[in-house]
Parts: sequence; C-alpha cells; structure tokens
Amino acid sequence: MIQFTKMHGLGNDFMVVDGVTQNVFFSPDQIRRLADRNFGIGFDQLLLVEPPYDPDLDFHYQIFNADGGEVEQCGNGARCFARFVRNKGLINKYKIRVSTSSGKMTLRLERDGNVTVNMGVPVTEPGKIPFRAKRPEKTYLLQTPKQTFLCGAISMGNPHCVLEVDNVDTADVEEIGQMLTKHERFPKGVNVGFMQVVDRGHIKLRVYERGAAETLACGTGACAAVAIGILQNKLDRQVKVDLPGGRLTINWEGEGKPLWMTGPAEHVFDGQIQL
Ligand SMILES: N[C@H](CCC[C@H](N)C(=O)O)C(=O)O
Repeated sequence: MIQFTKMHGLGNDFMVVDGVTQNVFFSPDQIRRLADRNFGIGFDQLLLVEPPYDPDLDFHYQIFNADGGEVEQCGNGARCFARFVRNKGLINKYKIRVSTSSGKMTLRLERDGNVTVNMGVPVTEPGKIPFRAKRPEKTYLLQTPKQTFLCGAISMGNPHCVLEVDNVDTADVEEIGQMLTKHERFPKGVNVGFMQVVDRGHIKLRVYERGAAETLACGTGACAAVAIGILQNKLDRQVKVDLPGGRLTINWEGEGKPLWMTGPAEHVFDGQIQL
C-alpha cells in the first residue's frame, strides 16, 4: 500500500507522496490512471518527495502532470510540498531548501499559514524557454492555421506563453489553449496564460496548463504573467494575481533578479492506495 496526501494550492490539486520513507515508483500509465477524476484519485499534478541530491538541500521532489509527463517546476506544488514535509514531520524548519529538475529553491512557511517561494530568475532567452525565436522580444507573433496571436514567452523553469485579453471571463481558454500548448515553436510544449491587466498592481489570469488543461490556478503561470507584464511595462513590481481559484502575490524587481510568490497551501485528506 502507498500512503499519499491530497492537497491543493488555490484549487490546483495534487497527490503528494513521501518517497523518503516509502520506496515508490510510478509509471506514466499509473500516473494517468491515478490522475483520473472518475477512476482514480484525481489531481492536476503528482508530487513525489525524495531525499536531497545535494548536502545543502533538505529534499528533492519530482513533478508529474496528469498526462504522466515529468515537468521541471510547479509553483502551487512548491507551496504544498513545504506544508506537506512540515505536517509529516519530515522537517522541523520554517525555511526549506529543495531542488526540482529545474534547479534549487528556497521556501518559507509563514506564520499566517501562507508559503513564500523564491521562484528563481525568470528566463527570457528563447533557447532556454525553449521557444523558437532569433532573440528575446517583449512580444512575439504566434501563427496558427486559424489566426495569429501576440504573446510574451518566458521560463519559470517550465515554459510559458502569455496572451493579454480584455476579459478573462470571456476568453476562449479551451480552444486557444489547446491550439497553442503544442505549438511547433515550443518544442517541449507550453503553458498558456490569459492575462487581463486590471491596473499596474493587479491582474486577472486563467491558465491552460501543458499536460493538464485549464486548472483553477497555476503558480508558475502567475509568475510568468507578472514577469511578462513588468517587461512590457504594464505592471509594477508587486502584483496581486486573481486566478479562478484565488489570489497569489508576486514580487519581482526585474531582469536578472529572483521572483517571489506568496500564497496558501491546503491539506485535504490522507489516503492509501494499492498500485
Ligand atoms: N503544467 C505545468 C506544471 C505544473 C505547473 C502549475 N500547476 C503551477 O502551479 O506552477 C507544466 O507542464 O509546466
């Protein structure tokens, strides 16, 4: 039997597994079955917590989308990871050093129950997103057989493109998200953000996620949208991001500097399952 914990960050939900005290492996097919909301547990991503690879870290963790693919980074997942290892007594510190396949991060459990994450330095170099373009631009033209889209492109460890829309509530997230998430210029696929700028300190955002479709919230998507908005000189350096599942606060001082995200992480239930 495998012990697991169901958690969410603003409705972006996770199956979290302690791979430190349990010896577990999940095949892509097993992940897809577990992610199924009718025949399985149901989640957007699976987080597998492991011992650190590096003496100056506390843990490593792997992130898998509902489609079974492993990915580099997950913002809401990082906050839930921090709450999980603390709740399970795997650590008794409030400041946690962790690595994912995209690199090292520092997480801080706040006294008010929120978690603050140093999400690292956003990357605009196209080859590192990865995105096919000659040089970094504030906006790019993405052509599809049906229409051409103006977007920003950036990596938070995982790839994001962000379109500005007048009203997130009426944006065609499903159709455009499906069109762009596998666009040929993003060789590893891409998370597609739909950003409505309310004012220079406030945006509304919906995200069609690579490997999971639209989610109620996307932490790296919120970081990507704010970074692109700041680079396009539409936003100031502290921004409230309202997603369908709730609010995140993002702080970024600009190119070359780390970006900070603060938000909640909720425990839902503990369970066990026989694979
Ligand atoms: N779908 C994303 C991974 C999860 C990101 C999201 N849940 C977050 O909170 O950042 C990707 O394929 O890169």
